[in-house]
Amino acid sequence: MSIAAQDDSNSDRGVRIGIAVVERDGCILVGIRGPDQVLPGLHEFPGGKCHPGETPEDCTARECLEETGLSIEIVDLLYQTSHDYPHGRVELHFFHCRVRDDRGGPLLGNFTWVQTSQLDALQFPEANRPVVEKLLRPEA
Ligand SMILES: Nc1nc2c([nH]c(=O)n2[C@@H]2O[C@H](COP(=O)(O)OP(=O)(O)OP(=O)(O)O)[C@@H](O)[C@H]2O)c(=O)[nH]1
Repeated sequence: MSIAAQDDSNSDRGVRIGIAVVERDGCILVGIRGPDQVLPGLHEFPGGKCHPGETPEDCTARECLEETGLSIEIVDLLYQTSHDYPHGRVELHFFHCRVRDDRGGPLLGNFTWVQTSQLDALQFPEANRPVVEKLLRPEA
């Protein structure tokens, strides 16, 4: 059975999370985690916990729309890992995404477009490191 078809949104690999790495014109969509969230103040890609029965892909598109107002489509799986944070274990699915319907309106929340080459200067959660590396050095 594929990971996407499983229905255990909280397995021993951790709480399943879908994350959107949305790329447009050499930029990536980035926000800052709020004071009431875990890992407050760190930068983040849009994303969140999968609902029961929801695939990581569907979760990623839903969370991105809810958090940023942008409708996206999944391009491919960029990176997948389980990570132990002090707040618990998460199974992270990072998807490379593109904008589906760019109406050019304002983004919701504190999300902005950041040049891919500038990602290194931002502070992301620990588990994002390999993803940022891949974005900075796609040929490696
Ligand atoms: N959204 C997001 N979460 C990330 C990233 N990297 C990373 O390790 N995470 C982790 O993935 C988990 C996502 O949880 P969340 O709290 O944002 O999810 P949510 O919005 O569904 O939760 P909530 O509605 O309960 O606040 C957290 O443990 C967070 O630390 C990232 O780039 N974006």
